[in-house]
Amino acid sequence: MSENPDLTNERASGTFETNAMAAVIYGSEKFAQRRREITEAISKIPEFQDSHPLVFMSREEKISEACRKLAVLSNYWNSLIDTSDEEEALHLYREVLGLEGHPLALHETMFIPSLIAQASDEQQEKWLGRAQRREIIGCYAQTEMGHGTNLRALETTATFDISTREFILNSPTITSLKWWPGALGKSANWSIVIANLIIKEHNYGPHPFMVQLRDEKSHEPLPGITVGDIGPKMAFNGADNGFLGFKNYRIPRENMLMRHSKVTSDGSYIKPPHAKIGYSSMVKVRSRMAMDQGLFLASALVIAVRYSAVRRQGYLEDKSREVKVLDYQTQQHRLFPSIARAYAFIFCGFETIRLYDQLLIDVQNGNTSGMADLHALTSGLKSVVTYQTGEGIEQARMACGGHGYSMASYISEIYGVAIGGCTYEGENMVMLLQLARYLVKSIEMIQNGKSRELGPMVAYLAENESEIDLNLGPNEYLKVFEYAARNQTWRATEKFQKLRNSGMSNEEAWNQASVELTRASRLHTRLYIMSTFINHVGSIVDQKVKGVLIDLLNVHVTYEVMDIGIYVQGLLSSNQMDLIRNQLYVSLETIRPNAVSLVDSFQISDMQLRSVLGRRDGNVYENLFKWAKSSPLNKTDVLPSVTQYLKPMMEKSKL
Ligand SMILES: CC/C=C\C/C=C\C/C=C\C/C=C\C/C=C\C/C=C\CCCCC(=O)SCCNC(=O)CCNC(=O)[C@H](O)C(C)(C)COP(=O)(O)OP(=O)(O)OC[C@H]1O[C@@H](n2cnc3c(N)ncnc32)[C@H](O)[C@@H]1OP(=O)(O)O
Ligand SMILES: Cc1cc2nc3c(=O)[nH]c(=O)nc-3n(C[C@H](O)[C@H](O)[C@H](O)COP(=O)(O)OP(=O)(O)OC[C@H]3O[C@@H](n4cnc5c(N)ncnc54)[C@H](O)[C@@H]3O)c2cc1C
Repeated sequence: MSENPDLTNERASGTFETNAMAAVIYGSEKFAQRRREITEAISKIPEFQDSHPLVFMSREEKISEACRKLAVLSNYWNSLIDTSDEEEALHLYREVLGLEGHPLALHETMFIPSLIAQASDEQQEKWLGRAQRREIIGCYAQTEMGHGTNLRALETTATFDISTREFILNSPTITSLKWWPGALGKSANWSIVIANLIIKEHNYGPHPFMVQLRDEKSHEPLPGITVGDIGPKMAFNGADNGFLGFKNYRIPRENMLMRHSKVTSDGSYIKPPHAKIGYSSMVKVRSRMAMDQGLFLASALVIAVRYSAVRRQGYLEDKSREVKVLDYQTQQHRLFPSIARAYAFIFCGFETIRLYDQLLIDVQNGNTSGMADLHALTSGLKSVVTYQTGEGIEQARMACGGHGYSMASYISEIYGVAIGGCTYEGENMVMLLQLARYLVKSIEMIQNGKSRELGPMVAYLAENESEIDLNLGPNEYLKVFEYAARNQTWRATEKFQKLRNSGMSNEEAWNQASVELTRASRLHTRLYIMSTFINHVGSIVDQKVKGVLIDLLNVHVTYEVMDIGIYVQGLLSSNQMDLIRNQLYVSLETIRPNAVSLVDSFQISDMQLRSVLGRRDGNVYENLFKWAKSSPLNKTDVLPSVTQYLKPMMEKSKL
């Protein structure tokens, strides 16, 4: 069937090449091209297609379907991608497995990275190759039923037995059961387990251990291990998140990951070079989250924008034909600022992934000085992008009206997966408060006359801006944001200090200032996102692409400043706010002809999108009908439930 002419016209009105934009989104022409080649190659392999729509499958069927595809994937892995390239691997996974989770997700995202960052050279020699070849499947078991956030309160113990030179693992209480780890339930046979290291009755706190859970031949749990699936979740139902308990389960001393902390055979403990070095796998995932969430948001927007260009409802001036709903200003206001955010998040993602890779090298060379900065940055960024992504996806769903609520749109699945990110890798409020600690310390440095020692990301806290040139360009908007973040950070810090100075304990003062502190963290992070977006656009060479991205940046900066209006009341007059509001409306109109091309540029395939509404060809209605007809409920005209219950009830009512 040919393309819906409404989409053809939209594509014709675009002022730039989508391949050129994809090269900017994905960091290079080479990688954008590789993505297309991988997608093309996969589309020719019938075994990678869903056996039937995932949304009609039970959880067991989803997991089985994911495993089937993983097995097929293992036959093609080396021929489809450069296996040393993480981004190619991730693209391949996304295309084939989609976003509902699968039994290798944690193996790739946390198990292997933990071995790389935490295992000694000898340990890597023993396990890393096996893991990379997928001879073993691993997971990352840290969270317990009773504690996820407060790692210092984890209860699982690994007690060193000097006589046998083994660690004895135990789960002393019901709340100490490991709870949540992806792939633990049914798939993984090994795990990195985070447990309290105990030597001669001294607790050295949580440390990582490499633990075999299941027999490598029979896949049965090993004696001393209780393991299973935790049941259905809001989303991620292609993954078997699990529980795990230990009863006097022994592992050799060599199974504690000993790149940084060490226990010698006589039971001596050697401290790591930085107390939080064992948290590096979490920082690794957090540093990826801006990119991953940007792509979740992008997926929802591809669906909503394409659908809005083929959905016609109501009239503007021309009463002879209904308009595309994308022409309504309210629809544009709902969707276009999110397009800008998706671009901004992806640009930030590239930056934080690069920063993590550099930090990993530095730490391996003994330099841990960058850890605090990256921890603070990624803590704030993961919190802001997950929250705003959730908001943007939900708006995209509503922008699709009734059909958005159907699983045919697939938006609810994207939403469920994306907002998991508000919780996993550190609950958002908790992570905002981690960044707040860093911001408060920065203010204290200024108060102590050490402004010159501030890092580049917080140097603005020491500046003083009270007037803004009304000839607003992106850099002036940045100044507005700096003003808001600086004011809020000072206000929150001063509130905390005042409470503390009034005699309150440090902890209670912190608690009573914490809402204000999280607000400071959000503003600081949004400032970072904006400045990364501005810098990125400044570096683009292709003039047509740059022109459209400047338009998109204008949507971003005006929308973001309007959104934080309450924090800039002391800086901007109501006339200035009106001016910005009008600039936003103008920028929505400016971006309108490029809306479809901007979402096409994400180059997310139909196979990955799984959305009837978001199809590239725009043939929504005929496929919606086809999709509904494929519902298992439509296999027969009369359901047994009707015969068994409703018919007798109706008959009885007739009497
Ligand atoms: C090749 C690859 C190919 C393919 C990949 C394949 C498939 C993937 C497919 C798709 C991917 C797509 C998308 C992703 C989708 C899905 C991913 C699926 C699931 C996600 C998995 C989620 C896994 C988890 O959730 S694991 C568990 C995570 N848990 C947490 O995050 C716990 C949160 N809590 C903490 O981190 C800590 O407890 C705390 C930081 C909050 C507090 O710690 P602690 O009490 O020890 O410290 P404090 O007293 O608060 O602070 C003391 C000082 O320490 C500083 N600090 C803390 N942390 C760090 C750190 N990390 N680095 C540096 N410094 C740190 C803190 O700042 C304090 O400093 P100060 O100076 O004293 O103020
Ligand atoms: C989809 C998914 C996948 C996961 N995968 C894994 C995995 O593979 N491996 C793994 O180990 N874990 C995994 N987890 C667990 C996850 O990391 C934790 O659930 C997460 O870190 C939050 O911890 P919690 O559940 O203890 O929340 P809680 O800390 O109990 O949060 C409850 C509330 O308390 C608040 N709160 C808690 N502490 C504070 C504080 N100090 N200050 C202010 N407010 C506070 C929070 O903000 C929140 O509002 C996964 C979770 C999900 C949802």
